[in-house]
Amino acid sequence: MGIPEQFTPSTAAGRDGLAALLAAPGEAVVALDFDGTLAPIVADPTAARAHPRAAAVLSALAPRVGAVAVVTGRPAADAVAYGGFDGVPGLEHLTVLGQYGAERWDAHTGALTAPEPPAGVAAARAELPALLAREGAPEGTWTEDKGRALAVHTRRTAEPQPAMDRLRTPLAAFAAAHGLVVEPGRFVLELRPPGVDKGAALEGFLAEHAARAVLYAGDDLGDLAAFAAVEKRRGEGLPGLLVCSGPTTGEAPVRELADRADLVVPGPAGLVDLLAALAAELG
Ligand SMILES: O=P(O)(O)OC[C@H]1O[C@H](O[C@H]2O[C@H](CO)[C@@H](O)[C@H](O)[C@H]2O)[C@H](O)[C@@H](O)[C@@H]1O
Repeated sequence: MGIPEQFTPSTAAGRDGLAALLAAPGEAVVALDFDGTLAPIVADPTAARAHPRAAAVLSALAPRVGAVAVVTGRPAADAVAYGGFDGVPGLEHLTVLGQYGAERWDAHTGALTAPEPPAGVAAARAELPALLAREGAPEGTWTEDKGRALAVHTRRTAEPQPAMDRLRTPLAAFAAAHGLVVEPGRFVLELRPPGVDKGAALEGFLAEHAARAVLYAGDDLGDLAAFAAVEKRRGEGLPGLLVCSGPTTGEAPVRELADRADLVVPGPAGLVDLLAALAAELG
């Protein structure tokens, strides 16, 4: 049958990665970001949900490959709930690596590992509203409390980019004072503990499954660490395919991610089509 033309990677490394996945799917890892990749971007982060076909397509693909993981900045429990991943036939072995790898949920046990946040998060939580008021955070600025991280969103302000630019420097200083780092994303500045990123999370998952090929898909700056991990492992001989989920909201793509990707798909709908094509090809 063959993979449709529109999913042919633009690079030789990407074509090698795809070929390796198709040749030995049982030894391949498929790892996917959540927001912007599996779930369309929406104004209210609590209203984000996986693309309507995502769970069904994943449940068709997962039994045909070595392992599937969702690697996300979300708390693992939120990604499981918003993704509708729990109890889906075919997703019995799905893993969700949440909060950039600090948290983990495994479908086959139902176990959630979510370590206690460092003390700096509680202090930042208490002081953040005053800091935002002092720095003139515009109306619509909203803080998502993720337990071990605080994400300051500007998407719902009148001018999201200027609002984010205005808050970037003061939030960086504020984070540092509390032993945290700023993780920038799509109209969000997240204050989170250092020491974990999606690259380390992905590398650990690849080692755990003795992966012989990897596909990683993401859409945002936080996915660059995972891209770097795949690039590093490709240099060591592990074939890999890097997929960028391009924005469908009218905002500019994350240039560096698009430039480093082997394949750019049009948002979650495009990614779901790619995953469906893989599942069909693997029969
Ligand atoms: O690693 P991800 O799964 O991509 O999560 C990154 C952040 O995604 C969420 O924010 C983004 O999606 C929202 C819902 O579509 C959108 O409103 C916001 O502008 C985006 O930045 C999430 O709210 C964060 O906690 C995640 O860290």
